[in-house]
Amino acid sequence: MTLRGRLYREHHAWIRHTCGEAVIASRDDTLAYIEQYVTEDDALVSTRALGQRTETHPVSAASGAALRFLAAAIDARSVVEIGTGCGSSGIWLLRGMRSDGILTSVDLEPEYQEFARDAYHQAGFTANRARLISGRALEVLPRLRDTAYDMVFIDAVRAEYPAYLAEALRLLRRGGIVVFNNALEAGNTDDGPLRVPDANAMAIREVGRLVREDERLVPLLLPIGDGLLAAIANG
Ligand SMILES: C[S@@+](CC[C@H](N)C(=O)[O-])C[C@H]1O[C@@H](n2cnc3c(N)ncnc32)[C@H](O)[C@@H]1O
Repeated sequence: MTLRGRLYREHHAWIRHTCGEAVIASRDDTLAYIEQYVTEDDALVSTRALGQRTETHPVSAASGAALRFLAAAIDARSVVEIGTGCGSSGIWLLRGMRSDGILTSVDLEPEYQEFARDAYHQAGFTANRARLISGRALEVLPRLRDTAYDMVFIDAVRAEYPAYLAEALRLLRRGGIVVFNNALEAGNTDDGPLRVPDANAMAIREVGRLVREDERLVPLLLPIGDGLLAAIANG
């Protein structure tokens, strides 16, 4: 970095510091600031605690805020979620959707969905706002109607991400949005002679490539949580 660039950066970090805002001194500081920029309320905090106890890995606050933002930006009425968990991402999605919108959420574990149902209730949503379907995503999704959905959020089996993408593109209306969680998750994609490639990491890479190269999609990769990959479906 040039001296001028360094002085410019330090000057702005100083301004933010003295104004009591973020101290953007390093990439780690930037990411940490983004993660706590939008805070979780009591309903989300208790849902996160349950998600951590059950090890269902709730979305980060910044990822949740991005889901809410995207749902609100397209005035989403019908959203499909793959991977209900204990309900964190569902609450964020419902908060961005129209007040008459319906979240269809799929999870293998009915027990987690019972927790999610309670979490939606605690967050103030009536029972008719969520349609919870228990089962394997790749068995349930083919039963959902073509082009009937505004948004599809994917947060389940990484190795199945490419197959979920195909289903999402069938389900989305023109202008709808698909979002993958964990798109920057670390993993071993080295298939050299001494290492076995990790199927999850390979699938995440594959879906990143598919989304970037598909001319019907407008892609966006965000470094929040474990990475959020979004794309507008224009085809
Ligand atoms: C990372 S958690 C979802 C967390 C949730 N989105 C949240 O923010 O709280 C992944 C979920 O996928 C579910 N799951 C695992 N395999 C699945 C499958 N084949 N089909 C549907 N759901 C599955 C798990 O039961 C788990 O609840």
